[in-house]
Amino acid sequence: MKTVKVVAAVICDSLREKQSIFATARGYGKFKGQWEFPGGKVEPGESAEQALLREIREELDVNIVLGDLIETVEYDYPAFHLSMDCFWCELSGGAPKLLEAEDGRWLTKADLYTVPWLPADISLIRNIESQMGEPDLLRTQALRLLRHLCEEHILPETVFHAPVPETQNFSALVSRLRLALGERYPSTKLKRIMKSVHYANGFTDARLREAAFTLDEAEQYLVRNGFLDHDRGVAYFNERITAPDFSVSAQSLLGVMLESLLLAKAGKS
Ligand SMILES: Nc1nc2c([nH]c(=O)n2[C@H]2C[C@H](O)[C@@H](COP(=O)(O)OP(=O)(O)OP(=O)(O)O)O2)c(=O)[nH]1
Repeated sequence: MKTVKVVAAVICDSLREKQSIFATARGYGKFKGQWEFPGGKVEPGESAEQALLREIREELDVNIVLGDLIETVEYDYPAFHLSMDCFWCELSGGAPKLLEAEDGRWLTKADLYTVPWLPADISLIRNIESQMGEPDLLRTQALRLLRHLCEEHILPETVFHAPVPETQNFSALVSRLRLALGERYPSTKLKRIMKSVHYANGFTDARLREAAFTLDEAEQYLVRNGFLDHDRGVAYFNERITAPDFSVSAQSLLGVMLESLLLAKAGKS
């Protein structure tokens, strides 16, 4: 049987964290609609790395950085034998554009089996699953808030889509939120934050402390532009953190703060 040599890129949010991976649905041919990893056939004279960088530019119009080889998938299709080198990769800037695929999604570990994979990819998915990190809850909540504010048209849609927020960690997402609000509502005057009496004052993790102050500014933008009632937000926060089952930590307090900002609605105060 003829062997077809293929390379595939398992693009993840970061080679270090691997909390989400990018998969695409085939846009043409026999396997149309089935999910796979971007890549393609190695051309004569090309190394696996050259072929992968070329395919990813052709299919997604982005550059990537190659990480380790995950495995070489060997699979017999009825008409050919597939030998596919699969590499961990990360984006080196920009957001993927779907130039050939009919769909593309960032999948977390929990989403891996929500799409119909090409048959050859099933064993690879199990391998990837064992190497992926658990999603950072705060990061998931920050993404949810960003998506909510875009859906409410409080922030422009473009904030959510480019460059891909899925590749950013929690702190980066919070900074992005604050920047986007500043750009959208440039005349909003912010009150100085009283850091010494702030709930985040005692956080030992400086990154989380900064994020809490930044979220406070985000809250001010939402309140001052009539999207959020300050007292209602505070009441929500206080009620949640005084519930008997609430266990206090920097993470849980920030989580409740993010939840309280979800109360923001377009055109309401
Ligand atoms: N890129 C990719 N191909 C896969 C995966 N799983 C899998 O079975 N395949 C198979 C489908 C195809 O038969 C073959 C890849 O060929 P391709 O059609 O993408 O190659 P190519 O981009 O060079 O394209 P073409 O011009 O020949 O259509 O490998 C996967 O995860 N990614």
